[in-house]
Parts: sequence; C-alpha cells; structure tokens
Amino acid sequence: MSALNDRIPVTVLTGFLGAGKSTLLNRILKDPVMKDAAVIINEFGDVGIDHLLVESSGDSIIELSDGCLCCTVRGELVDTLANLMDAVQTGRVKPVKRVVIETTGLADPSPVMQAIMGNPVIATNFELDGVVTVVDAVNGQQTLDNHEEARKQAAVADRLIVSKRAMAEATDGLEKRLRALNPRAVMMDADSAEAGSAAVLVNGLYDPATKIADVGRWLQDEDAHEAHHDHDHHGHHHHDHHHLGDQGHAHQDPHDVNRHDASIRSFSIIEEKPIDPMALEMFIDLLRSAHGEKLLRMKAIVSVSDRPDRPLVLHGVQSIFHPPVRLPAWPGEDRRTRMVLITRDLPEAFVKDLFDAFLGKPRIDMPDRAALSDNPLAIPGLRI
Ligand SMILES: Nc1nc2c(ncn2[C@@H]2O[C@H](COP(=O)(O)OP(=O)(O)OP(=O)(O)O)[C@@H](O)[C@H]2O)c(=O)[nH]1
Repeated sequence: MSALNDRIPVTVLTGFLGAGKSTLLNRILKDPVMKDAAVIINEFGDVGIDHLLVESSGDSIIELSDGCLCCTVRGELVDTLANLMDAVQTGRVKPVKRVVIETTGLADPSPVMQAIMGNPVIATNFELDGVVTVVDAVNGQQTLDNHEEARKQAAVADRLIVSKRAMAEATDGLEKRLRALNPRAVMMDADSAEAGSAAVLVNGLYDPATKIADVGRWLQDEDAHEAHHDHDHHGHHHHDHHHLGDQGHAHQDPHDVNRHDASIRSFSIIEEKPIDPMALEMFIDLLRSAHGEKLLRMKAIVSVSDRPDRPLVLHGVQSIFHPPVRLPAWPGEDRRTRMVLITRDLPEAFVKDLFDAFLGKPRIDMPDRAALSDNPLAIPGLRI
C-alpha cells in the first residue's frame, strides 16, 4: 500500500469538557500552514456554537450534528470524510493537506480513531496521524479521577497539552500523573509557541518531508538498551523528553499512581531477530481479536524475515488496524522490531509472553504457538 504516503493525515484533538481545545485550535488555525487544513468539529448539546468560535477565514470548517462523535455520529464522521475526499477529487474544494477533528469533551477517542482506520474507503484516503489531548491544569486531576474517558484521552495521546497552568496552584502532581499514564507523549504548555503552531498536529506516523516513519518520535524516549527479555517490572525505561520541568519519573512505585490509573499501561516490546510473517500475523490477530478492547493503542515497526531490509509499520486502535505499510528502508540505524502498546487491563507480562509464544520461544508456563493460533480473523493486507 504505497498509496499510504499520499493519504491525508488526520489529527484528533481531544480533551475533557472545557479543557481548552477550541482555544488551542484557534491559535493553531492562525498558522499560515493551516490554510490547507479542514477542521471537523463535533457539537454536543443543542446549540451549535463551537464552529462559530473557531475563527477561520476558510470555508473548510465542517460541523457534525448533535451527538457525541464516539457514538451516534461516528457514521456521520465517515460520511463527512468521504464527502470531503469527493469534493477534493472533483475539484469542488481546494486540496486538503490535513484534517483536524475536534471531539467533544466527553468522547472516548478510540472509536473516532477507529472510524478513520477501520473504514476501507476512509483508510485509503486518510491516515490517523495522531492524537493531541488538552488537559486542564486546574481541573485535570479531578477529571482524571472521575472520568474514564479523560484517562483514555490522556493515555492514547501523542501530545499532552497542559492548559491554564497560570491559574493552577501547582501542576507537579498532574504532570506526574499524566507521565505515569502516558510516558511517551510529548508534554507541553498550552501557552507555549510550540503548542500553538501547526507542528503540534504532526505526530509522525510518517514524517511528511521524508515520507518515512518517524519512529524516533513514537518511541520518543525508549531506552535503546532495553532488551526484549528484560522483564523488569519497572516497565518502560525512558528518558524524559517532555517540556515541563523535571518531574516525570515514570519509575515511580506503581502504588504511587492514582488507583484509577492502575489499569492503564504503556510498554514496549523489542525484538532483535526478524520475525516470521505468519507468526507476526497470528500474534496481531490474536491480540486484536481476543484482547482488542484492552488494546488502546499499538504502533510498531517490524523487521519481517521475508524482507528484513524493508520494515513493516503497524498502527492500531483496539481491534482496528491501518493496513500495514512496507517502508522502502529503515528510518535509522536501529533495525530491531519495536512495538509500543498502550493497554487497559492487559498486563505487560501477558503480552510479552504471548509474543514469545508466537515467536516459538519456549516457555514452560505458556501454550505453544499452534495452540494459540486457532483464530479465523485476519487483518486485510497483513499477509505479505
Ligand atoms: N487562562 C486560561 N484559560 C484558558 C486556557 N485555555 C482555555 N481557557 C479558557 O477555558 C474555557 C474553555 O475553553 P475552550 O477552548 O472553549 O475549551 P474546550 O475544550 O473547547 O471546551 P468544550 O468544547 O466545551 O469541551 C474558555 O473560557 C477559555 O478561555 C488557558 O490555557 N489559559
């Protein structure tokens, strides 16, 4: 699917009610680069005013009708994207270089992400580039305590934008908590120039300039020395590349983490040897079909044994995966398979053991691959 590089990147802008999504979007829309962007705004409530608040000169703001994007309006989102594509292809509107979808504050972002990836027509023309989540420094902690959706919004983000910092008494606790929920997201201050530029929307399934996977960006801070078999229970080693001080030690004792957050995990799998394509397919199929609900996000660059010089990029949300893409070459020196997973109620050790089983690595306490591969579902296009 080399066409993927021509797909229009879509950024999902999320964040809880009143977190500051529209405020941020208004700033970003002033960036000249945004003149070629289309913005889709999901209203919630009777009065559709959000789109009026987004000050854009263009006619490329599309309002979805009442209802929450993650439930009833999902079909409408698909229709809107399809219509947008049609309008571009028939020349009715100018070419669109990027789409931003601002969700309602109550939205679980996963179904929105899935709507982009899961519909064959949409996935041919659009790719999910990333998720930007705005978190309010004043109410953030309480919102995370009380709302599962808010935790998911933070957990799946590529970027966490902390708003209203000046109004908050202290933000250390919130930042520490966000860092624990999502150690890899870049964290930034909503007031920063960086947060208000169009670049914040580019999260890099591909680097738009080079069209190669921006793996460094997804792995963000992965410790290159973490071995796949290093089952240490501090989880992910990482350097703190975020932009807000030095509080982000995700090595903290898990008991420190708010009890509501304990079920969400972010970890990585690294494998030195190229992977048999069948084993990969079976692993992914089982993971997404049996545990898809618990798989909040997965991104991977995989060395596949049939073409180890051309890595495969996988990108999934719950049970829905983008059609995998073969890169023309490795984006850097590191040629190991690297997978980043964000899960809920799915422990790291379980996933790693499953991966080992599919790779045929013997383990006393696990069934072997043959016993695990009885799964009729397949990702279209994964079989290479
Ligand atoms: N001080 C301060 N106020 C902010 C900031 N961001 C947003 N606000 C204010 O917070 C309120 C809500 O901001 P919006 O941008 O409408 O938030 P939203 O996330 O789009 O809200 P909903 O669409 O209702 O979910 C507004 O009064 C903003 O002026 C910030 O960084 N600092």
